[in-house]
Amino acid sequence: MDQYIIKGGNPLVGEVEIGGAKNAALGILAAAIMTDETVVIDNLPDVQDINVLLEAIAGIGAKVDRLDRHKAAINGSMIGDCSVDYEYIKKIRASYYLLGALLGKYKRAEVPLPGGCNIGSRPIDLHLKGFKSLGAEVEICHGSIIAKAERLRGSHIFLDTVSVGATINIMMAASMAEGYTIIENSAREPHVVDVANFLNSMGANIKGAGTDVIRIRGVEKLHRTEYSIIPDQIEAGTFMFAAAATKGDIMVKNVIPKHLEATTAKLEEIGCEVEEFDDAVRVVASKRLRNTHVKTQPYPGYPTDMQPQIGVTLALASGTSIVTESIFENRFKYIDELTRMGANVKVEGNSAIITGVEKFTGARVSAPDLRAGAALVIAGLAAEGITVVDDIVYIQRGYECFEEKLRSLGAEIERVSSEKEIQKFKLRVG
Ligand SMILES: CC(=O)N[C@H]1[C@@H](OP(=O)(O)OP(=O)(O)OC[C@H]2O[C@@H](n3ccc(=O)[nH]c3=O)[C@H](O)[C@@H]2O)O[C@H](CO)[C@@H](O)[C@@H]1O
Ligand SMILES: C=C(OP(=O)(O)O)C(=O)O
Repeated sequence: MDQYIIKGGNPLVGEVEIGGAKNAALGILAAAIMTDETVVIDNLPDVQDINVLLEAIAGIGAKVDRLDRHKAAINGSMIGDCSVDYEYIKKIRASYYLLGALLGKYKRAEVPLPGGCNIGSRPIDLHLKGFKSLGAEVEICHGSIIAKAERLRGSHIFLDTVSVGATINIMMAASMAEGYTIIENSAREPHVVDVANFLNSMGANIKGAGTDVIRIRGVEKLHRTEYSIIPDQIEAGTFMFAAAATKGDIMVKNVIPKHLEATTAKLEEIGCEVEEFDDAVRVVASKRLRNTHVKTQPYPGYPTDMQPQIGVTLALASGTSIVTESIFENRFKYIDELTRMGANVKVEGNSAIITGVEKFTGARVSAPDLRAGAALVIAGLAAEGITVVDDIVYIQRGYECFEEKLRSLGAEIERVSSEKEIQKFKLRVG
C-alpha cells in the first residue's frame, strides 16, 4: 500500500485550484441514470469514490463515457438490472444513492449495504423510512437492501435526524413519485442543493433545497441535461487549514466563499486573516495561533468532515481548545497518531481537549479515514523532520492530486510504495 513521506517545516505559500465536490458528484452521478437520455456532467473530481461509482453504474448496464478527466456522459437507457454488485458497494458509502435513483425510475432496486469510512455506526434507517413512506416495500436480505413498489406516491416525511444521505436519497425517489412530497428537517448542505439543482435541470420539480423543508412535485420522466458540479468545500477547507498549520499564505481558488463561512469564521477566531474574493479565499496564517472551541453541526454549522483538520491545527495553537464531534462517534481516531507526533490531547466522550504545543515532531502514522488522513498530512507538513503517513488509500478516496497540489505550494511530500523509496527520500532531503 502507498504511503506519503513528508519533510515538514515549510510554510505553504501560493495558489491552489479546488476541484468538484465529491459528495455532490456522488449524488449527481446516481441521479444521472434516472433518464433514458444522455446526461453530461462536468467538474467531476478524479478521485477513487467517483471512479468506483462510475464502475458501479456501468455495472448495471448504463453507458458511461469519460469525455475527459473531469467530464463524463451517462446514458441510463440500457439498464437491465436493478441490482448493484457488492464488489463496488463495499468500497464506498454513497452507493446507497443508487437505491433512490433506481427506485424512483424503475420502482425497484437491490443494493448491498454500503461501505465507506469507518467513522461511526452510520445507520440508514431514515433512508428506508423515507422509501417506505413513499409506498415502497423494503427488506434487508442477505446483506442487500431490496426496495420495490407498484407505484410510488408522494408523502409527508419528517427526518428525525438531519441526514445528508437520507435527504438526497428521498429527494431522488420522490422526484419520480406520483404527487407531492414534503421532506421536513432536511439537510441544507451545498451538495444537497447541487443535487436538487441537477435534478431540476433534468426536469424534476424540487423547491426549498438549502432550507429545512424540501417540496417535490413528482414528474413522470426526466430528460437530458449538461451540468457542472460545485467546488468541493471540504477540499478547500483542508487547504485553508494547511495554510494555518504551516504558518503559510494560500490563495484557494475556484471556491464558493459562502460555503466556507464556518471554516473561515474559525480561522479568523484563531488569528488568521481570511480575505474573500468572488471565487477564491486567501488565508494568511497568524504566526501565533490562538485557541478556540468548535462543535461539528449540520450545515451551516461547522462540518464534521473538517473536524480533524481543525483538531490538528488547534494542537499547535496557544492555550486549550475543545473540539466536540456531534455527528459521528468515531472521528477521533487520528488523535492517537497525532499524540505520537507530540500533540497533547485527551479525548473525553465526544470531545477532544487539546492543549497546544510549540511544535510537532515527525513520526510514522497511519491514516484511519479520509479526512483524518488529510489532517495527518497537514500535521506532517507542520512538523519538524520526517513523517510517514501509511494507508493513504483513504485519502485518495476524496483528494485529487493531493501531493502534487501540496508540492506546488512548497511542500516536500512524495507518494512512495516501498521502504526503499522511503530511505531514498530521507537521503535526498537530508
Ligand atoms: C457521501 C457523503 O456525502 N458523505 C457525507 C454525508 O454522509 P452521510 O449522508 O452518511 O451522513 P448523514 O448526514 O446521513 O449522517 C448524519 C447523522 O445522521 C445519522 N443517521 C443518518 C442516516 C440515517 O438513516 N440514520 C441516522 O441516524 C448518522 O449516524 C449521523 O449521526 O454527510 C456526512 C455529514 O455531513 C459527511 O460526514 C459525509 O462526508
Ligand atoms: C466521510 C466521508 O465520506 P463517506 O461518507 O463517503 O464515507 C467524507 O467525505 O469525509
